[in-house]
Amino acid sequence: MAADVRMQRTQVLGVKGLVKRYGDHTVVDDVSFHIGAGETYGLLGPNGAGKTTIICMVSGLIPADTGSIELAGSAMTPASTRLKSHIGLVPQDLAIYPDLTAKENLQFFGRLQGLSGRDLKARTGEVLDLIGLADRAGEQTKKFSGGMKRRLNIGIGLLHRPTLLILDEPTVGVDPQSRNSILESVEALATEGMAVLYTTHYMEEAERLCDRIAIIDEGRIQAEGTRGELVELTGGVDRIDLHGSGNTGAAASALRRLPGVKHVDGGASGLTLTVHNGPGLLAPVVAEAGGAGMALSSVEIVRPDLESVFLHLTGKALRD
Ligand SMILES: Nc1ncnc2c1ncn2[C@@H]1O[C@H](COP(=O)(O)OP(=O)(O)OP(=O)(O)O)[C@@H](O)[C@H]1O
Repeated sequence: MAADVRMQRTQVLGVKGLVKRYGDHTVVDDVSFHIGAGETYGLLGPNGAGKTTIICMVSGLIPADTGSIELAGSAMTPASTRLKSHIGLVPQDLAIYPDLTAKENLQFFGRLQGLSGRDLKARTGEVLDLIGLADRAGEQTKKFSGGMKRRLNIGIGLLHRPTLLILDEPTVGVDPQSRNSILESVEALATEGMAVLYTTHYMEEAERLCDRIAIIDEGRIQAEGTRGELVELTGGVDRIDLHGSGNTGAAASALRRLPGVKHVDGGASGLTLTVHNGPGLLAPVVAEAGGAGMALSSVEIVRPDLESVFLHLTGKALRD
């Protein structure tokens, strides 16, 4: 089904064989991906993986050493001035005026982007709704929280109705509540049919927002796909943690014979099982452990996530 959805989307961005070197350091190494209209695509990787460098090349801010970038059907290079109007770039650093209100900031940047009159007024209102700041539109932004400033920064990138919105780690350094409102704003963009390129080193954000995700490390895409496809790379196995006391040795032996159980480890406070289809096996596992004399105090299914995928592919934790 995912493949069918992908085929129906019009391609907005196509990146092929992108390479960037600084001296003898290859910072971006043969990177290829594409994004369709209405799709949110994530670049997930640790600091220094090369995400910002990819964004800078895609936006035409720096040239690629080799490779090609096609945006809305045309080749993108630093000289493609008109083509750049298809992009809304939201950098990590804030670019808003503290003494102006949220609305005034949007109007100022809207004029710079060529909007005027009724169109500017209407678009300012739409964007304020989209970023959830309509009720604070008349306040000077110096009174805003970090998260509200970030949302306004995103709004500025959206004003000229870009075909592709690029967000570079938009939640770094904001508190959890503000982070959630930023993520809600990004989710709302899908309803605008915009293609979104989203970089992050937070796997929860990639999982929540992105239709497809590229796992990137040391300048290379290590794997790409939907969350489900990426998780399959780990072998698609779940973990069941059984906590309790009693005859754990007999329970371990019985569970090893249960079809679908790949591995059983014994610990001080219980057993850890590696299984196919954790939710499906839960009931027989509990019955078998109880029948063998183990007194269970709690049971937990741990499903693989993108952190497990990153570890599987690179041998490192995402937040090392
Ligand atoms: N102009 C430059 N000259 C030399 N090295 C650079 C330059 N720009 C980036 N790099 C190096 O390229 C690598 C990738 O940096 P990049 O900023 O693209 O990573 P990132 O994944 O965006 O991480 P971060 O979130 O920390 O910015 C890093 O090792 C960085 O030091």
